[in-house]
Amino acid sequence: MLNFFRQAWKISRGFWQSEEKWSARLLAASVIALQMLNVYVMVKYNVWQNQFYSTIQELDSAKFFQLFLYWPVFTLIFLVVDVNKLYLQQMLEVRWRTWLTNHYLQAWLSKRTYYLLQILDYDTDNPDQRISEDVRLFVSYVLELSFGLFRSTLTLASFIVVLWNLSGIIDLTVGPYVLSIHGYMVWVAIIYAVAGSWLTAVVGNSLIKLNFVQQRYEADFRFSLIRLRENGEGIAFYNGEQREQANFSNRFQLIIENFQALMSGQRRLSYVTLLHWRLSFLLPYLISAPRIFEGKMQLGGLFQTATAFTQVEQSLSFFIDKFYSMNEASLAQLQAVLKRLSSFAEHIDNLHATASGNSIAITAAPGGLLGVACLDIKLPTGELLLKNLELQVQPGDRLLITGASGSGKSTLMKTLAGIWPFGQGNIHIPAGESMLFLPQKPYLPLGTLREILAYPAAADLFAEEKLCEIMIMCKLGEFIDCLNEDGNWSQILSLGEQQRIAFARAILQRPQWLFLDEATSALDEETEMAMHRLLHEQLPGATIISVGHRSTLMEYHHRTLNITEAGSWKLSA
Ligand SMILES: Nc1ncnc2c1ncn2[C@@H]1O[C@H](COP(=O)(O)OP(=O)(O)OP(=O)(O)O)[C@@H](O)[C@H]1O
Repeated sequence: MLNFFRQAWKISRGFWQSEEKWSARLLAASVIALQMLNVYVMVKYNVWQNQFYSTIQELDSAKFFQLFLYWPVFTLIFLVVDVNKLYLQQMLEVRWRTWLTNHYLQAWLSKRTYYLLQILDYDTDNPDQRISEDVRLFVSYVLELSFGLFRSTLTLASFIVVLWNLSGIIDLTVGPYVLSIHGYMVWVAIIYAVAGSWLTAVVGNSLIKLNFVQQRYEADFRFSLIRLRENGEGIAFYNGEQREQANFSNRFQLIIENFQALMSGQRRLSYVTLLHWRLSFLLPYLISAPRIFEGKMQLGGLFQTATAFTQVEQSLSFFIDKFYSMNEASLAQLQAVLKRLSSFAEHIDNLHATASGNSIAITAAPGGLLGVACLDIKLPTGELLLKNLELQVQPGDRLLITGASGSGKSTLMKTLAGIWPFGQGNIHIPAGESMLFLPQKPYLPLGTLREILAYPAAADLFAEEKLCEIMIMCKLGEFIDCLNEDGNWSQILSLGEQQRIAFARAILQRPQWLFLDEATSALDEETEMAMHRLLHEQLPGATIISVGHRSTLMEYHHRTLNITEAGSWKLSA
């Protein structure tokens, strides 16, 4: 339990100590103040009930109508307090959620965590669900439970006093002894609630784990559906529908089996909670009966007792209901959400620890050179991919990296780009110079073709004439009319066209250093040559490092770095 609070505080701390802390504290204080007002008015209302119902027993119509006038006042206060309490709580919820979502988005995007999660195969942990769903649930559950806990404790404290005073003393005869019990109704309420709580804990215990697993199965199923959408073409070519269907069925089956276990658990739990709830209607009248028949209590007292008993029992039951309920904010739900958020944060910490356990030092140095010294590149498993690489690239140089498939050419490019952390050694990059990396499959963001061409810069940074001119150079002239059209361009454009978009981007951005990782693999030889010629003409001073298989590429490069088997390499002019 201590661990639970520690974890919850670890996630919450940031917001409550952030720049938003004063508005957050003010909102929380306002909600608490309204809750206190609500309980205070409830106690007053409870006393009023006694007087009001007693007028009926006494057949005192004048007093009845006089007391009746209080009713709209009470109703109005309850209405205003409850509605605004909810509104302020939701205001706090929105602020907290915004802050926490931004916090997780930053953690996901910073230090290329999103990419490391992918290459270290942590992507099955569904970071998207953590950020969109779990953050929302966490904030709403914590607020609902903590404000609920405060309200219940206050209600309990207030109405225990009321109920104690209404109970008086009851004498129990046990054999020859007479036992005088003070505040017996309070004891009945406590025993009743504690028994319910204990039974609920026993019966509902298994639901916590089942709930956690259920969320994960749902997310995994959703993830597999998204993969079908994203890889529709590949699957269609393979006629892979049956295999996909089998995969979906398996994942969905897990959801259903777990849900059936949840249903059985929930059914057992519902018997307990519903019986507990039903009994609570009758119980206060039953326990008041001795005092009524002894003539020590009137009709008003009976109603007042029933309300006070219900308040005591309900606020005690808050701890029960909020423990295992599956359908609303409950400790069980919160525990499951907390576990997922904490394990996400742990994964991020772990992978940063794994990444920083490696020590490829990248430093920006003056002199305009790219230098690689004593560089070992490894796989995440620690297996060596490239051994002791020594390399110097001068400004204006054109270096071609070759080697068999799987030898590590792309991984070397990723290492130079600073996104592959596994290995040791030193890389000096030229200080203050612009670098651009073009992968084999360019990333096309959602949006218009103009936005795609300008990416990652803003679309309005480049004039339309300039964009059109470069599109024509890159043999993309036929798409000029679609420049402002929104579309799923990564599905519409062929891979070759997408690669030419990447060349257009390079010419627009005019980097001093350009890295091409099989960036022309989908082009025919003639177009490939045309693209390299274009780079020569448009970026004459740029240094170019390319990865490629075709020997014709040699024409546009001065030197070759060949990666041979078992991590060795050879540099030739
Ligand atoms: N995230 C990863 N986890 C484990 N192994 C990886 C990972 N990424 C790459 N590898 C392995 O590293 C090796 C080198 O991959 P890389 O993509 O650099 O090869 P390449 O020379 O560019 O190949 P190709 O010419 O086929 O594109 C491959 O054996 C690949 O399986």
